[in-house]
Amino acid sequence: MLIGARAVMGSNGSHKAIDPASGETLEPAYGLASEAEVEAACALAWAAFDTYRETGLAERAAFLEACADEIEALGDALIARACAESGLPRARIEGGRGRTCGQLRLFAQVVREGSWLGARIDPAMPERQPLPRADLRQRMIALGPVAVFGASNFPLAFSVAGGDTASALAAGCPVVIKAHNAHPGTSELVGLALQKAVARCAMPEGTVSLIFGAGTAAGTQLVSDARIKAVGFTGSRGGGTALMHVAAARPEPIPVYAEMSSINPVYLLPEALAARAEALGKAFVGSLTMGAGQFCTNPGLLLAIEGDALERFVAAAVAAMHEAGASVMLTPGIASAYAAGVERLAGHPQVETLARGLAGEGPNRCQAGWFATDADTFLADEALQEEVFGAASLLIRCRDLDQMKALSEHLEGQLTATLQLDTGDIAAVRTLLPVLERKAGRILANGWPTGVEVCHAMVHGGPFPATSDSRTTSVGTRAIARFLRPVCYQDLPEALLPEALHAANPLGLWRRTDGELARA
Ligand SMILES: NC(=O)c1ccc[n+]([C@@H]2O[C@H](COP(=O)([O-])OP(=O)(O)OC[C@H]3O[C@@H](n4cnc5c(N)ncnc54)[C@H](O)[C@@H]3O)[C@@H](O)[C@H]2O)c1
Ligand SMILES: O=CCCC(=O)C(=O)O
Repeated sequence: MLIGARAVMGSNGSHKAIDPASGETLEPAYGLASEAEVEAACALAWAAFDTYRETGLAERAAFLEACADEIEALGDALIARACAESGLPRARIEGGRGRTCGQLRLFAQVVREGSWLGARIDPAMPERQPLPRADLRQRMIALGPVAVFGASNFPLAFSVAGGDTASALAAGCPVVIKAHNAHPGTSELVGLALQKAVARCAMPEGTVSLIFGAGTAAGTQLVSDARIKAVGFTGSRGGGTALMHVAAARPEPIPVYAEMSSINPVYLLPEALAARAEALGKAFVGSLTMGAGQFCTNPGLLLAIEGDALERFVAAAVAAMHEAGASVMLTPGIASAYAAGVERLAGHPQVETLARGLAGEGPNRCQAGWFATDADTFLADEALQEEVFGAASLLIRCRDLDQMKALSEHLEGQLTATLQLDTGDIAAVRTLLPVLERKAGRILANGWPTGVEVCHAMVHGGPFPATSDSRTTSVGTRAIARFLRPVCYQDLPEALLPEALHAANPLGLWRRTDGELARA
């Protein structure tokens, strides 16, 4: 583990990674955190907080860029270890490294630009009648140390130096990262890169710590620690909601930004289906089976109106499914949860198995599964909304547009809603759109939900259970706002004000002065 500047062998037992492709155990053993070790990481993060949160914009941006540089400097050792621990192909891991470093550099730009500080100035109005107005100035400050839980399915871009870490560090929050046990070696390498960047940029020691933990104890202790002020999490609904409860039960409750569970409905609208049923069928299977379906954006639910065009779509997708290879899943636990989920669907008396992919050879293979039912069955059985993490999807045959809309009202919160539409479908979509806006964080047309762009306009979020807090996003630059809060300074002399609020605007920020936005 990396506790501040130290490398520590955890003293609470040990853990080894498994290569899911072969089922073999990988060396070395990683020591797991004792209570005292979790406590030490939190103490260092707290000690770092007041210094780190006041680092200059250029200085903090350079630190984020140094994190990216150090990750790249790990070279092939990182790629090889991440492939071995995750079973993901090299191209996917290399892409993940690019996304991770690009994300850190994007947040560096955001930090430098400074509008995230949200500077507002309402100058004093001593002559105002009937009452004078005080001088009021506002800026955003960092919330405090953040507990980050690395995700299993993106061992780089949603893990140790992933979006939660990048956005928390950008906001000025030290991080204590709980590594995912699926990829301890990858976590260690990336953690070492961050530790080097901390030293190279002379950031306070506790800016980054990385712990390993067995089961739920270390994560629970971390979220319970009074010095932790927010949580970033990507994983299961059970894990995310458990941490929400831990955070809410603290004497001082804290926000949990958990990204958990989504089945990402895809609407096959009639005109689009009639025009390109075969192409859509093939493309659907491509999106479903990519990366063994281990994406939170995986298209786990299709909605369409019964008819010939739908049957053409089904025939094309079934043909593609029969050729879909069985990719390696991330962990034996995820593979067995997938197999159980597929079995549940296949054994449901009102669910038809439309197609299975190739079975594959070797351990932890994901045999894709596609199932169908009617809208009445789906409406009557909540369990059919449960995410089956992996390449499984359920087609709902609807009688008409009204039933499609009723079914949409019934859906839980989602990360995405996808519309396959043509011009002739616009009127129908107009009636669906208000429902989808209430249900999902991202609505997309004529694409597939997998593949999330890291940019300014992205929303990777949505109402529960997609996330624990629909007001924000875990991907894209808006994610920084999760770890900030406003402070107002009333009548403080300039000598005590932060530079962002000085009269001369020394940081050159866009500021809202008396309601007017200007760089003045
Ligand atoms: N929707 C998604 O994006 C997504 C991503 C990964 C996994 N999953 C789902 O999660 C299942 C298990 O996968 P996983 O291991 O990645 O996720 P997980 O939620 O089990 O674990 C994620 C992290 O949270 C910690 N954790 C989990 N429960 C906890 C608790 N009660 N208290 C404290 N810490 C806790 C774990 O130790 C781990 O570090 C998968 O089969 C899949 O269903 C979903
Ligand atoms: O698994 C969650 C993230 C999905 C994602 O970022 C993507 O589809 O690119």
